[in-house]
Amino acid sequence: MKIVVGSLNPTKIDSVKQVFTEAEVTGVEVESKVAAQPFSDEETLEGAINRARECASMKKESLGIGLEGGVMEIEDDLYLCNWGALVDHKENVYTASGARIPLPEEIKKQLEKGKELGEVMDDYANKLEVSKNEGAIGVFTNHVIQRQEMFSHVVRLLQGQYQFYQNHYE
Ligand SMILES: O=P(O)(O)OP(=O)(O)OP(=O)(O)OC[C@H]1O[C@@H](n2cnc3c(O)ncnc32)[C@H](O)[C@@H]1O
Ligand SMILES: [Mg+2]
Repeated sequence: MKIVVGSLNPTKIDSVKQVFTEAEVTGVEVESKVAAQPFSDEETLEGAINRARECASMKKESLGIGLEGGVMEIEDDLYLCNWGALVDHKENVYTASGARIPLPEEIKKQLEKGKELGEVMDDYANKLEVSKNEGAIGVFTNHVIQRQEMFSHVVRLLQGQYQFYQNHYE
């Protein structure tokens, strides 16, 4: 099985490799066609689907996977939200979301000024490329859950649904 992942971010590509262990997995840069910093579940999901669709259309018979990170508001709190989409060669679309945690007020304020979370997190943690490593979820869970593990869970939810519908409807 061949899988194209719509990102060059190693946390995303590795999360797919970790789940689809038998597959040939490659990452390509594609457009999410949403804002660099999505601000709702709807926008984040749309970005994931756009990435997956483009990937699926690139190589015949391969699966496309899109993983998109964003934030969304509940009451006055801003939560991390992540969405994944898998598109097969028949253009069936499977979707799943990841675990979410609230972000501290100071992070929320920076995002409301129009900054991207990746950049804000690097400043906050005084590190380079947090988004390609533990992620905001890693920082704010004391590294108990890292970005790759969170994405792996999303990818397992996609894999399981894909298998279920293959077995029952194909
Ligand atoms: O190259 P791509 O695939 O675009 O990977 P990315 O790291 O930019 O990730 P997203 O576009 O999916 O995420 C949108 C923005 O939110 C940031 N982001 C999302 N989740 C994050 C996390 O857990 N930790 C740090 N930054 C995160 C990310 O760096 C972007 O600025
Ligand atoms: Mg991005």
